[in-house]
Amino acid sequence: MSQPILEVNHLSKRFRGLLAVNDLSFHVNKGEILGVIGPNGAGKSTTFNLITGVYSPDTGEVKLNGQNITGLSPNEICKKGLSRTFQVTRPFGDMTVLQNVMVGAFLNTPNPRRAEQQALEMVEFVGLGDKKHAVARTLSIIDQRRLEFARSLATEPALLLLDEALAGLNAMEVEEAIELIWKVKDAGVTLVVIEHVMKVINTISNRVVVLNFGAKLAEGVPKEVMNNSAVIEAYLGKGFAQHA
Ligand SMILES: Nc1ncnc2c1ncn2[C@@H]1O[C@H](COP(=O)(O)OP(=O)(O)OP(=O)(O)O)[C@@H](O)[C@H]1O
Repeated sequence: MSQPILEVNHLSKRFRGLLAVNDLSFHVNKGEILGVIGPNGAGKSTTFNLITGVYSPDTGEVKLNGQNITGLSPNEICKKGLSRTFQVTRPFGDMTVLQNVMVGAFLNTPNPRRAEQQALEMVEFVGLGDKKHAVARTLSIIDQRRLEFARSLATEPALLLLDEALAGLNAMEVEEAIELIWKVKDAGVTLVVIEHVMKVINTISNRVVVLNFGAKLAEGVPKEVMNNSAVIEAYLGKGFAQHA
């Protein structure tokens, strides 16, 4: 088997008394979509923040293509090919769609013309071509999500982490966003997806990792994981049935 694109080994992070991530290990294979699920407060976003250099872990290491990236800054990690979107989108509201995406492109090139060309390609790729000169804060929620994708993709990631990229979308928009995720995957990008809607996880993930109280509760193909009694118990009373 080829080397995983991402390896997370024995990662832990404590916030004062709270162990938010607890001796967590998992890997991501090249070309797959890995779903990460778990009840509220399970440690999903903290795990993303540890992987992307926003936080330093107390213990453990993160390897990208076999290279230890633990402790590097978010910028350095992004330059190595690992990008992410945020749970709450953070566009530069007064800038245009194209200018926002150029911010991502500038990470890889200091050349404005090259950055603009790359940003234009990404804006088209996500379906915002006709809105490239729109001011970001005027976009609908689905278009803000598209913009967030374009901005991340402009950094040319090999691995993209999506933190609840579908939150706040209606059923039709969720379908559109899933189409976009497939398209990103088909373009050769590996994805790790935090998502609360089980139907989405079932549809798009090759494998799923379940977190609970910061630790790994289960791992496997979606069907197996959804039928795992420990997983069902972790979700009981937290709306699992209504999402499933
Ligand atoms: N910067 C921080 N300082 C203190 N506690 C934090 C911090 N970030 C997260 N936590 C706590 O760590 C735990 C894990 O939070 P995290 O946001 O990683 O969970 P999550 O699984 O992403 O939750 P959700 O699904 O609600 O987004 C929570 O109890 C949270 O309150």
